[in-house]
Amino acid sequence: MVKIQKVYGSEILDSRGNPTVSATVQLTDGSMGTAASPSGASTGKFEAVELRDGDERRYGGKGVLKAVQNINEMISPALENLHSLTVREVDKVLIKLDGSPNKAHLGANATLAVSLACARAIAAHYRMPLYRFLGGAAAHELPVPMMNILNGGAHAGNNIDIQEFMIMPTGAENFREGLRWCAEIYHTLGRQLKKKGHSTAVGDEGGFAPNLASDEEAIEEILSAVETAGYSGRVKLALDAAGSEWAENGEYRLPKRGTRFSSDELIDFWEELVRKYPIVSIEDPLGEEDFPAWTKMTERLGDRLQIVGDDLFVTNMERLQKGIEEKAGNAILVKLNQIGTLSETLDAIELAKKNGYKTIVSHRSGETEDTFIADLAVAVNAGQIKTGAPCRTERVAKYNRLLRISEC
Ligand SMILES: O=C(O)[C@@H](CO)OP(=O)(O)O
Ligand SMILES: [Mg+2]
Repeated sequence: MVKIQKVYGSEILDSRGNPTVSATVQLTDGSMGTAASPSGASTGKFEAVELRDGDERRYGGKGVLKAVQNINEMISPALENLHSLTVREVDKVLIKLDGSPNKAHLGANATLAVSLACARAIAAHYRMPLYRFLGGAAAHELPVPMMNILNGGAHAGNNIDIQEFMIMPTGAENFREGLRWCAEIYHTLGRQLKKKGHSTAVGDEGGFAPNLASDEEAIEEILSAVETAGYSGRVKLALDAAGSEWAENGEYRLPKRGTRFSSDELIDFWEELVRKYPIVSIEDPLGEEDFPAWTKMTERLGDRLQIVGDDLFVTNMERLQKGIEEKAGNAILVKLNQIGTLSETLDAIELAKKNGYKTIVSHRSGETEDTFIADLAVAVNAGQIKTGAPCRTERVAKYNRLLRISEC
């Protein structure tokens, strides 16, 4: 029977030039898989722990040699003795070996890289494309892109509070067409900003980061680009407020706008924005600890708006279960490294779907060339993918993988 022969980790760079963890798994039949962990900037408080060395002499303390060492010295020997080879078995070993509630011992960056590399190696063993191995015969749906084309918040050094302004080609016939519309709108927006004398520098995920007067002006600019490109009515808007970043002493302070809102006032603000603009989805409109306000907002706007928990749910079954019970939000953002194993991610997706929550598979602002999330989105028929602008190769790699899958 085929077994794991070798697991090894290494330190590589992410798209911000910070170190991250890569793992390679080799099976006894020669099948191999490699995967890398991404890394967030606006990370939720309840995410699994990303282990960093803290040694200021290397990468300003951001090195991941400890996590790599954990792979080579602890995870590798534990997995090499495994008798049955399934991703779930592998993840069970990782979870048990870690022993903490949040992967603080081994590091979620270590466990995730190994978990995903194992999935790839096993898929290679069965000679199956990754999405087919993960999703079986049921995998059939290409996701609608939620493409970030304008950045603010923690992802950009401009004066816009909302972190991500995204376009969704909801009227497109298929993935290829939708992606083309989005890329055309992105380029139109770039030309438009340049013409008006704005900067066309980009944020971490490739969205433009101009110094506009307000979040509303950012929306107006995008809508104008959508119209010029010829897609009015067929492309909708999605926002990621990253509202946890604004939470301060039981209130919300939008630092760039210089306004303070109570939870209720912030919900009013969203209601007004949704009334004015074709916004179909808002992620983290409120803070990660403000469950009651999430429930209120879902009650008020949930029938006309996708309300997405990112920092709120952190791809964690327990937090999602709490959200389901309290009717907080109606969709979950799925980020593998928030929880640290593939199986736990699949379980969160299943729980969401069973309870009528929409799912969006997502990248992190710090990414690598790894395209695992493209396969995952198709495998679970997530319906939506959030993976940045079409001008940074680490994001484009995911779109290109989806284009190739669409041709299978
Ligand atoms: O908030 C988010 O949804 C993500 C990805 O866009 O950002 P980060 O990876 O910095 O948490
Ligand atoms: Mg988010």
